[in-house]
Amino acid sequence: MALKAQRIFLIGMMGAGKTTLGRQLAGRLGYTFVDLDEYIEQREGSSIAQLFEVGGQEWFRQKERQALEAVVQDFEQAVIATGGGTPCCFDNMNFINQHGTSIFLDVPADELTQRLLLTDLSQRPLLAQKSEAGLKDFIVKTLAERIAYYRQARYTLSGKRYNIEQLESLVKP
Ligand SMILES: Nc1ncnc2c1ncn2[C@@H]1O[C@H](COP(=O)(O)OP(=O)(O)O)[C@@H](O)[C@H]1O
Ligand SMILES: O=C(O)C1=C[C@@H](OP(=O)(O)O)[C@@H](O)[C@H](O)C1
Ligand SMILES: [Mg+2]
Repeated sequence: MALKAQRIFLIGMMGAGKTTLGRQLAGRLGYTFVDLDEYIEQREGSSIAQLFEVGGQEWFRQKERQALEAVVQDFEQAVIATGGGTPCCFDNMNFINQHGTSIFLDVPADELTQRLLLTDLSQRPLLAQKSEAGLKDFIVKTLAERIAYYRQARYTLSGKRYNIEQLESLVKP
């Protein structure tokens, strides 16, 4: 059954397609698109890589939580692409579920690895300078640590090749 969706939060691992599909979904629904990483970069005037370098991951997670709260204040009807670690810090997953409809983009580790290898890894500080084998190990290990959070999403879309129509059908008002 279709839902009356207001805020739609996309969650899942790095490389799952939250930013890419989130932008497309927002366009189709006529909603605002917010990428949480870009929102943080604008608020802080620094790239994600610089924020990690200057303050470390813990400090970044505080900035990320503040940005999540600000996005909820600022946008009532939006598709929000979170960062891969967002649901796993503080009570962010509860916060997300209290303020919108969450969708877990559940992509297998081997596919995530292949996609990420085609990108500039330095833009994602947790992946910077990893070899192909190191990247795969990190993705497998991190997914195992995070899956309990991701599974708290209201909906899950699993696979390598799901398309935007399948995503839209979950939330089309
Ligand atoms: N459905 C998809 N199929 C194949 N490649 C994809 C898909 N979605 C995203 N990608 C690619 O994977 C990479 C990571 O996508 P991105 O949207 O930045 O993921 P996330 O925001 O979840 O980290 C990009 O290079 C993007 O082009
Ligand atoms: O998984 C993570 O901890 C992170 C994911 C990134 O976002 P994407 O999931 O959009 O790559 C970004 O927030 C940061 O590099 C940390
Ligand atoms: Mg992203």
